[in-house]
Amino acid sequence: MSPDFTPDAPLTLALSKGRIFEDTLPLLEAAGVHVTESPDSSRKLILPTSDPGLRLLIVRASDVPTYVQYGAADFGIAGRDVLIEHTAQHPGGLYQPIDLNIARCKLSVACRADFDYAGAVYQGARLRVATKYVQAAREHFAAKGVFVDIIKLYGSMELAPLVGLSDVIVDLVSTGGTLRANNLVAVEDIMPISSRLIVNRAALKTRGARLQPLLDAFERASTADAGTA
Ligand SMILES: Nc1ncnc2c1ncn2[C@@H]1O[C@H](COP(=O)(O)OP(=O)(O)OP(=O)(O)O)[C@@H](O)[C@H]1O
Ligand SMILES: O=P(O)(O)OC[C@H]1O[C@H](OP(=O)(O)OP(=O)(O)O)[C@H](O)[C@@H]1O
Repeated sequence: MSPDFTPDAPLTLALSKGRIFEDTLPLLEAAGVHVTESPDSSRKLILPTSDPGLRLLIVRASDVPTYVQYGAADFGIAGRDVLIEHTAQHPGGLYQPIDLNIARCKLSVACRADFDYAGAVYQGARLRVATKYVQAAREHFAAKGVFVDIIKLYGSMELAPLVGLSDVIVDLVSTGGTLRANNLVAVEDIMPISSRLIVNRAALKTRGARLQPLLDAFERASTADAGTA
């Protein structure tokens, strides 16, 4: 079955459960949309909303851009981290109109407290970097002129320096609690991260009139939030 771009089909918003879902609820409320079921208590992957013309798709965070790019969802919400990795493989496929200022954290370099990161960089050592964020890490170290071997992981990056898999990790840091719990320290910030609205380009053309009021409401609500954050 191909994506349904007919003007009357319900709009479909793809997002991940957990922090992005929780942070999106107030934005939907600001647009007058209520969500009565939670993906934490329901096993449903397609959630209805109070607006019969809008439904939610619950997918893995890193799969959101794929659903939107192929038109299985009209729009979606994804972290800047996820979008950098996706765009490296699929340049130009997604329209990214709004930074929603939700799920905010930093992408950082971290290592064991006893690893001399500044010294290793100064001496031109080749660094082993464990990360899920291969593209962002590669670009960061290339810009610094540091040679790296990137080791791709899918989670629990904090373990890698503890067991000798890598010298450093590139991971998301918010409170710093996960680093502290594993005796790691952040040694360099790479970029601030927040989640963005992404829109399928065909949907924007064929269903722009229905999408635009939602995009406008999200933008107003996220700008207001950013002001109070
Ligand atoms: N500790 C954090 N604080 C704030 N935002 C975060 C934090 N960790 C991740 N994020 C942001 O939230 C997004 C979703 O994170 P989440 O943990 O739900 O998915 P994930 O486990 O990273 O992805 P996947 O399920 O695809 O492996 C991330 O892409 C990032 O932009
Ligand atoms: O600085 P902190 O507040 O401790 O947050 C950082 C942690 O948050 C993210 O993991 P997450 O909680 O999403 O777990 P997951 O990667 O296993 O999904 C990230 O990968 C770090 O491990």
